[in-house]
Amino acid sequence: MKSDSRGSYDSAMDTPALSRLSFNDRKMSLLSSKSSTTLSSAAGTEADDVDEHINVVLRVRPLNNAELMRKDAFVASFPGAGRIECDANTSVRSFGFNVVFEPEATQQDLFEHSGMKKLVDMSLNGYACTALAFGQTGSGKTHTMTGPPQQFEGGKHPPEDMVGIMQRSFEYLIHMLQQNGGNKVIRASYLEIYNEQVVDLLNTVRRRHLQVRWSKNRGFYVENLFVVECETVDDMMAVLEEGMKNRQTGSHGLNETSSRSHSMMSLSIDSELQDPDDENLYVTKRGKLTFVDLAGSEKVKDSHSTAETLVESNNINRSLLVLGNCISCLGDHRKRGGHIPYRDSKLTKLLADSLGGSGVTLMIACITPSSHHISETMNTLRYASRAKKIKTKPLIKMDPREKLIMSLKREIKILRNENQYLRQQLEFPEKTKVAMQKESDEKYKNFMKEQENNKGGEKPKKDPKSEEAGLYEMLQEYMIENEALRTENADLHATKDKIRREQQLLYKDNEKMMKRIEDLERLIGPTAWQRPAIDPYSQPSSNAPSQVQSPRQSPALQYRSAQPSGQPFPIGQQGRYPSKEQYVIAASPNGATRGKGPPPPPPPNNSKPRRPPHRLADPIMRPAQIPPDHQNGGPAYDHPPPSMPTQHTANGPIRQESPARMDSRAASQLSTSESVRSMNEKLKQELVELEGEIAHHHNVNQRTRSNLYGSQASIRSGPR
Ligand SMILES: Nc1ncnc2c1ncn2[C@@H]1O[C@H](COP(=O)(O)OP(=O)(O)OP(=O)(O)O)[C@@H](O)[C@H]1O
Repeated sequence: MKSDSRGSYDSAMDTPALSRLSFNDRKMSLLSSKSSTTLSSAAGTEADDVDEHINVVLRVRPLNNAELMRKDAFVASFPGAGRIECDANTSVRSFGFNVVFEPEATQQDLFEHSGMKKLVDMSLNGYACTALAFGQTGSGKTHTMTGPPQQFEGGKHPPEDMVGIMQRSFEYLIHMLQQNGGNKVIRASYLEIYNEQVVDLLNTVRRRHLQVRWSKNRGFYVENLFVVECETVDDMMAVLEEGMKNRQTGSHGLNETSSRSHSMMSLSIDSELQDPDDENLYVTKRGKLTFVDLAGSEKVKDSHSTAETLVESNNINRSLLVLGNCISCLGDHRKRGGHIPYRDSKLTKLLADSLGGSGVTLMIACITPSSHHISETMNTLRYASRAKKIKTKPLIKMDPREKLIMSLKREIKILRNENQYLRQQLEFPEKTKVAMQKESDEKYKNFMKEQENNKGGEKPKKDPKSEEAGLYEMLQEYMIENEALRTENADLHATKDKIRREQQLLYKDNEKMMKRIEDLERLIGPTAWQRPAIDPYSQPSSNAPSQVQSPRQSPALQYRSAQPSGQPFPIGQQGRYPSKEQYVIAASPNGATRGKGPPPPPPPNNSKPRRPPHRLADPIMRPAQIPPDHQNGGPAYDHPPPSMPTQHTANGPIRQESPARMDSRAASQLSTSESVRSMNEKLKQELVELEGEIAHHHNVNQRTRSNLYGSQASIRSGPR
C-alpha cells in the first residue's frame, strides 16, 4: 500500500517543536495510507477487504498541582520512536505506540499528529471512524477531546489554543467539505451511557432511557436518538456545548470535574463526491465520525467514592472491564474469530463496529506520569498495547444502489476499452462521426439501389464472394455508426444529468437562503414584509427522516438567548446576541461593503406593502419525473422509456430518443434551470435588501440610544 504522508511525518520530526512527540513511523504510515483510498478502490469490495490495525497513540499529561505538592516522582521517560518507558517500582517496562505525546505537547500537536485529520478525511470518504479517549480518571481524556472540562461551566469559552480535537475536527471537516464542493448533509447526535443506561444529551426531557437495538443493516444502534442537522462549525459547537452541559459530571478525590459517564458524539456525514474516473458520476458516501470520551477507571480507595459516586464508579469499572475483555479477545489472533462479548455492556455494543467491524479507530490512551498512580498507568498501557493488536476491516458505506451503478459503469468502461482494443486489432477505421454517418448513408443508398435493380431488371451475374465481402463491410460500418450513436446518446444523457444536478444544487441554495431570509425577517419584525401563506418550496419530502431537525427547530437547542418576541436566535453566534456587523457580514454576499451603505428608503405610505420578489415568481418547476432506469446516471440507452422509438440494425436494436423529443426535453430542462437560477438571483437580492434594512434599524436604534443617554446625563447634572 502506498503511504502519502509518511514523508511529511519524517520531515516533521526534524522541527524542534515536535521534539515533544515521538513517532513510530512504520505504524503511522498504516493509518495515513488508508486515507489515500480513492473512490476507485472504494467501489470494489476487494480493495477494502484488507485488515488494518487500530491506531493507538499515547498522551502523557504534565504533573498536576496535587501531584507536585505531594512531590510525586515523574516515572515516564521517552526514548523516542514511539516508545515510552515506565519505572514500575520493581522494573522498568517499555511500551510502543504509533505516537507518544510528551507532557509539553499542545492540543494542536495532538490534532495534527495523532491521525485525527486522516480520520476526518476517511469519514468524508464514507468510512465509519471513531476517536476514543481512555485512561484513568483525571488523566486528561476530556481535556484532550474538548479542552479543559471547566470551560463548559457557566458558558465560558476557552482560549483558542486550549480547545480539543473535537472542535478542531469540526473546523477541519467543514473546511474539507467546502473544498470538495458538492452536496453534503451532516447530522449530529450526542449520548451518554450513565449507570448502564443510554441517555440522549440533546433531548434531556425526563432523561428518558433509550434502547440499544440491533439490525442486520445497521448493527447496534440507539433507538429514537435525537438528531440535529448541522451546516456550520457553530452548529456543531452548539451541539457539543449542549451535550457537555447535560453530561453527568461530579467531583471526587482525583478530579474536580470528573465525567461520570461514557459520552459519544456522532456526526453522520453524507457527502456527494465526484468519481475521479467519471466526472459525470456522483456517489453519496455515508461516513460517520464518532468521538468517544470514556469515563475514567478509578480506584474507589483513591477517589474516596461513597453512596452515589460509588454506584457510578462500579458501573464505570464494570463496563470498562467488559471493554477490556473485548479488546483482549480481538487482540488475540486465536480468539478473534470466536465469541466476542460485545453484548455484555451497552458501551461495547455501541463500539462493536469501531473495534472489530468495518470501522476505522483512533485510540488515545491518556496517562499521568505520577509515581502515585503507577499501577493505574500500567493498566492503561497494557490495555493500549492490547488494543494495538486489534484489526478491523474498513469498509466504505454507501447507498447499495449507487454502489451497483458505480460498479456497472466501471464494467462498461472496461468493456469499452476492450472493445476499442479489439477494434484496433481488427484494424477498424477511426473516423469522425459525421464522416461515418455520411459514408454509411451513401453505402445504404447504393445497397438499396442495387436491391431495387435486382428486383426489377435482369439479375446480373455477380461474384457471390465479393457480394458477401461488400455486405460484411457495410455491416462493419453500421456497427461503427451504432457505437458512435451510443456514445453520443450517452453524452447527451450525461449533459442532462449534469444540468439536473446543477438544478438540484440551486434548489438547495435557494432553500438555505429562504431560511436565512426568514431568520432575518424575524430579526426585523413582521411589519416590513407581507408574505403570502403559500411557500412554493414547502412541499414535504417523503424521504426525510422524521426525527431529523434543523438546529433552529430543535427544542433541545433553544437554550440560547431569545429575542424579545420570544423567538430563538439562529444558532451560529455562540449563544450571544449577534451584533449588527456579525449578522450583516455573515449574511451578505458582498463582504466588506455590506450593511455599511445607506439604508434602503422606507416604502412610500401609499404604496402597497413590498413583497419579497421570490414569492411573486412563477412557481418553480420541479425536475420532470425521471424514469427509474434513467435515474442516477444509469446507462439510459440500454433501457429507454417505452415511448422511445426503437431502431433495428444489423447490430441489434439501438434505442434512441427522436431528435424533436430530445430538443423539447432539453428545452424544458433549460427553462427549469433558468427559472431556478433567476429565483436564486432574486433571493440574493432580497437578502441584500433585508440586510440594508437591518443596518437602518441599527442606526436608528443607535441614534435613539445616544439621545437617551444625552437626556439622562443632562437630567443627572440638574439645572445649573
Ligand atoms: N495535557 C494537559 N495539559 C494541561 N492540563 C491537563 C492536561 N490533561 C489534563 N489536564 C487537566 O487535568 C484535569 C483533569 O483532566 P480531565 O478532566 O480531562 O481528565 P479525565 O481523564 O477526563 O478525567 P475523568 O475520567 O474523571 O473525567 C483538568 O483540569 C485538565 O484541564
